[in-house]
Amino acid sequence: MEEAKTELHKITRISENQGVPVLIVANKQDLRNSLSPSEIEKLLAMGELSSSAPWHLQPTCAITGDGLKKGLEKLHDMIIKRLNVAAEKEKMNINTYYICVEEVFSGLISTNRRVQDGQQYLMSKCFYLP
Ligand SMILES: Nc1nc2c(ncn2[C@@H]2O[C@H](COP(=O)(O)OP(=O)(O)OP(=O)(O)O)[C@@H](O)[C@H]2O)c(=O)[nH]1
Repeated sequence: MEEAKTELHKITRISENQGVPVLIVANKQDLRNSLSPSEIEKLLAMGELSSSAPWHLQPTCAITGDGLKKGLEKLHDMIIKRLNVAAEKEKMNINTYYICVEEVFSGLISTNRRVQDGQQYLMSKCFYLP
């Protein structure tokens, strides 16, 4: 478990893995001596994972198939949520840009609006256009 914990935390810290959903499958839950999901959560220090890494710990029994579908559904949900967040961010950028451009051309630049550096630069250039 110590090795699994080290690897898990190492993987989720890599920059390109930021925000990538993690599904932990706690298999063999039908066996009397198997670790419970809460024990696994504690031993893997799941609570210490970066807040940007969504995770789900799914108890399963591969013999009966219990929990397998639910685990995959949870993984699917996390992936969709991540895609929606990315799409929302993109939409916000486009909206902010649109507001800036509109204000530039109406001559109403509000300095207290939060704009991104690139857009700020674009605004300063656009403002002096004839
Ligand atoms: N009781 C029970 N046995 C399982 C379960 N999943 C797998 N096994 C059995 O565990 C044995 C090893 O399973 P595998 O997953 O193929 O092998 P492995 O991952 O190399 O080995 P393990 O570290 O033992 O999981 C096989 O006999 C499986 O039938 C389960 O959920 N419950």
